Amino acid sequence: MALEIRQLGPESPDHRLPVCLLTGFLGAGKSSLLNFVLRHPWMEGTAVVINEYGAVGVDHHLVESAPEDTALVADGCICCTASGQLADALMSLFLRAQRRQFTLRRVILETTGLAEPAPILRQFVSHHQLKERFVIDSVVTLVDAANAASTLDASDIAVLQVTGADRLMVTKIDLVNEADACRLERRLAEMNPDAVIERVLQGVAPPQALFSGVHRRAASGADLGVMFGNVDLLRFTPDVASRGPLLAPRDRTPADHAIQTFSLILDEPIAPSTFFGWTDFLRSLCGPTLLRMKGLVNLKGQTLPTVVHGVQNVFHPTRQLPAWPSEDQRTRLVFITRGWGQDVVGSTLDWLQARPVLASAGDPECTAPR
Ligand SMILES: Nc1nc2c(ncn2[C@@H]2O[C@H](COP(=O)(O)OP(=O)(O)OP(=O)(O)O)[C@@H](O)[C@H]2O)c(=O)[nH]1
Repeated sequence: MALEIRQLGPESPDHRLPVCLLTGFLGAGKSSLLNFVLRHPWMEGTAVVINEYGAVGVDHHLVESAPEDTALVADGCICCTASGQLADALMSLFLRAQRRQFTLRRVILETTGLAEPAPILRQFVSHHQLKERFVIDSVVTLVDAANAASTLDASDIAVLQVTGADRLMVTKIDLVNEADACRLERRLAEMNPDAVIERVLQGVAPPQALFSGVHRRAASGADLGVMFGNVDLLRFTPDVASRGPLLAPRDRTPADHAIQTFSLILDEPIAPSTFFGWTDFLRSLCGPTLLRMKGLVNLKGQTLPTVVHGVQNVFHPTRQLPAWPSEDQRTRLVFITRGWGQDVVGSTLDWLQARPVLASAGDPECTAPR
């Protein structure tokens, strides 16, 4: 059987596979970190489970170096609506490894940015098949230095992600000054004095940092009780009504108070000037309530997909993928917003598309990825 056995002590061989729960609020840098660590030889035998919302999800396309043994749980959040799918995904990985289809040494479980750790941890101690075969080794939470102050003030989930972590990785330090970085680290240390706190730039971290090598104290102990006490902070509401084929409503949508998630699909390529004008407009209109926008864009005049990432007030530089990940070459954008929804997205885009195009798609100023 191609499963690695963990030796905890001379009398207690532990056959369970270690799991790193990789979490962090929307856009904190989880996929960037995964992309980096998965290239390391030490990660051989590491399976990845990626959780994302809805059928139009794009995360799995953005983790470029994901191993073949990547499972996608794409129809809800594994801390709530898709919890059954997590067990299915892990058991399927386990059984494939048992059939010697690949070597399985450990698992990284990348959550959605709105996942709360405790309900996921609980599945590892309550699901009888999971608890026999897998054990949480560490909870690693990424904290986006550029947005953390507002995020921690506004979101209970972000707070729970910090307080539930064994290791806090502060990302995007390059976007803040040293005084703000230190202030954030002090705040994190007050919130979670037991956690290791470190800085990570552009996802560059040693892969070993994700696995402690010892089973998580909280996974079997009373600490979970404290964390489970917060589960009721989450509330789930149905998505708002669809405004037609332009916007694909999600079947089941987690909500942190007024949080909404939805996808935008554009069948036709969009002029760069229209697209970037529109994202600038949305950013100035919605600011930090545009919690997350990400996806693949088919820009007029370009053959390759452009990857866009917006996180609250910060729009990161775009980049191109070396190829379209599938035959579907439509623009697919995932939005997570607070206090407004797809009507704003639809009406602002309609308005911009109705305006005369100011510069042609062939204009290098317009077509160059930003
Ligand atoms: N400047 C800067 N940008 C970063 C850093 N780490 C990640 N990013 C950028 O932040 C954006 C979001 O990063 P992702 O890795 O997709 O974040 P994520 O946590 O996986 O996002 P969700 O899964 O949507 O919650 C991307 O444009 C990254 O290139 C960093 O250390 N510095």
